[in-house]
Amino acid sequence: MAYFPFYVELKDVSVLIVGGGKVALHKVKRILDYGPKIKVVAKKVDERIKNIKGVEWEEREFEDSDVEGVRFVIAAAGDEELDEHITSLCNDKGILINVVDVKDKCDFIFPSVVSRGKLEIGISSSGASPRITTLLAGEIDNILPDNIEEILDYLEKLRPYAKQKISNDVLRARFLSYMAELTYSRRNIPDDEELEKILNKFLNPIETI
Ligand SMILES: C[C@@]1(CC(=O)O)c2cc3[nH]c(cc4nc(cc5[nH]c(cc(n2)[C@H]1CCC(=O)O)[C@@](C)(CC(=O)O)[C@@H]5CCC(=O)O)C(CC(=O)O)=C4CCC(=O)O)c(CCC(=O)O)c3CC(=O)O
Ligand SMILES: NC(=O)C1=CN([C@@H]2O[C@H](COP(=O)(O)OP(=O)(O)OC[C@H]3O[C@@H](n4cnc5c(N)ncnc54)[C@H](O)[C@@H]3O)[C@@H](O)[C@H]2O)C=CC1
Repeated sequence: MAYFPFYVELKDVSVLIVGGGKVALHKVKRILDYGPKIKVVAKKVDERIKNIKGVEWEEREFEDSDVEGVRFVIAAAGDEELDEHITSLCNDKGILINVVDVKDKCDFIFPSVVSRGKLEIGISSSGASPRITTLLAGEIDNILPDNIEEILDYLEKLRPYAKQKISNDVLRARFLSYMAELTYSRRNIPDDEELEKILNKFLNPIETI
């Protein structure tokens, strides 16, 4: 069965990574910008991980107490016995775990991501082929409007504006949908004069015919 794509708040959330090699480094980089508190525990921690500001690390064997107070665990040591042990520990405590080399032990998996400001497109094959998800991410990136960030920032600001100007819920939803379709299809945002005209059309549909 496929995995469901929840979008998760990582800001200030404790994440433990067991293993400090190439894959651990990659996973650190993937989540770092989302603001989690990352702790890496491994017998040997890659220098590149040690040099990342804000990442806590300890060079030693994993201890069961490492998972205390942690929300997510990423097991990236590539040690089958250790994977098994951490997985059962996390399952008992209800902590979500990602075992990088055993898909069947993953409560959550990393998607390929196309990221443009507030837009986050996650693509997953549920482990069938991570390479395919990377290729698809490249294709999706190519078809996005260059100014999609600007468009989304504009539409976000329009929400409180619409709330203030249009009290009717159905009409407001129609207006916001119309503005999203307009800006996306034209690849640009209207100036204040045009916005006012459109708003008036929604508020006084009969008068403007
Ligand atoms: C289940 C999952 C668990 C998890 O890690 O969350 C998992 C598992 C495994 N990956 C393996 C190998 C590779 N992984 C990649 C790349 C990525 N792997 C990612 C995610 C995931 N990998 C999760 C499922 C994602 C999904 O399908 O939805 C991406 C999307 C996200 C990220 O990690 O950032 C990232 C692309 C990032 C981008 O788009 O930029 C490449 C390609 C490459 O490196 O170019 C290869 C080599 C080619 C190949 O094997 O296909 C192996 C075999 C290990 C071995 O054989 O030793 C396993 C183990 C297994 O299959 O059980
Ligand atoms: N999910 C994914 O995207 C991918 C997963 N993998 C898998 O990820 C695993 C890790 O790969 P790499 O980072 O390249 O390996 P690596 O050899 O560079 O790093 C392994 C790390 O785990 C630590 N470690 C090993 N046993 C330990 C133990 N018992 N206690 C504490 N620390 C321990 C080592 O000190 C080292 O820091 C491999 O099994 C590999 O097959 C590989 C490619 C992609």
